[in-house]
Amino acid sequence: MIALPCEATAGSHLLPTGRRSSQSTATPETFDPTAKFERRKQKEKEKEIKTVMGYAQLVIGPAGSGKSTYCSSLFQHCETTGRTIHIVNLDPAAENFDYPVAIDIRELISLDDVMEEYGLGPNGALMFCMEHLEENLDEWLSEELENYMEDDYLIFDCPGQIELFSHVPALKNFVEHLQRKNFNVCAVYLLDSQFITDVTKFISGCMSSLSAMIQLELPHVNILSKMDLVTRKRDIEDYLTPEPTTLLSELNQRMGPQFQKLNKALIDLVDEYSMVSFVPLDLRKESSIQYVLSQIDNCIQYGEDADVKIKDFDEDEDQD
Ligand SMILES: Nc1nc2c(ncn2[C@@H]2O[C@H](COP(=O)(O)OP(=O)(O)OP(=O)(O)O)[C@@H](O)[C@H]2O)c(=O)[nH]1
Repeated sequence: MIALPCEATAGSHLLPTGRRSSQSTATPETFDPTAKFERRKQKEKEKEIKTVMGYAQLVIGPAGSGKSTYCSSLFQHCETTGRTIHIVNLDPAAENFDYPVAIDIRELISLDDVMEEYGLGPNGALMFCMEHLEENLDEWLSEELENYMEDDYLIFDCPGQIELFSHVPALKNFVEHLQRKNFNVCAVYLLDSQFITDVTKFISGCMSSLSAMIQLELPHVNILSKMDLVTRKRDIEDYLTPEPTTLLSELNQRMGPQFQKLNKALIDLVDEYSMVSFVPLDLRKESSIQYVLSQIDNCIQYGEDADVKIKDFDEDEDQD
């Protein structure tokens, strides 16, 4: 999708009524055609829409939340629907992939090499690798991205270390680099539905997602993964789009009276950032994957101009 700058309409100077500006009844003190033309040009410049080079999902979330499985299922879904996506591995510790890897950070740096060379543990080595990536954005990443063309859609499968999307700047700088290359990027935050067993865990999940939202400053979609493992759907439904007042009363019931003010502040925060919204994802159902994808596409304005061909899936065909 390429948005072209508005066509310049210099010379016509039409007033809202359709009269030429020379016919204006404005007094000589107030009417200055040159200034008006300049103002108009300035406005058109401001309205000029940036040319979009590509689209990207940054798949983040705690370790084991299902990021790689999501990427692989998305790849299969897109293959079935005749849509092309490219998956990028950003985890230097990853070993096996269920999807074809389009770009692989391990070609730049390998976790094992760093651990061996610098005597670091897995976590320290991972941070080292991400900082190395950050230092090589112009060299390595830019070169890799040259293989992709306008309108290409990239999915970045990220490592699960929580510090990467809370305070370590490597991922933030990575995202800014993508944006400089004119990628429309959306953060896709996965939270394991198995983790949400009560309101305190739900709030803790929201806080972790919120810190990613604040750190990355991206359009953000929250996904509740592994819905196939949820046996009592009703328990989890309460957390998909819950009422802030219900959450607060549940929190107050579970915690001592000294926490009431804190509980109120937390719920207000979650509510203010519109965080109380998770899209459930059941990978057994094509309709569920398609719905999640459409939510993300909407966030990054993918397909607004393009004629995307997506097969219709009948919900009845999906297993329950
Ligand atoms: N039943 C079920 N299991 C899942 C689903 N998604 C992931 N898993 C399992 O959860 C485990 C972790 O999944 P991954 O996709 O490796 O999670 P990840 O977030 O990429 O993990 P890290 O790379 O460690 O950050 C694996 O054993 C998956 O098979 C799902 O939707 N349903």
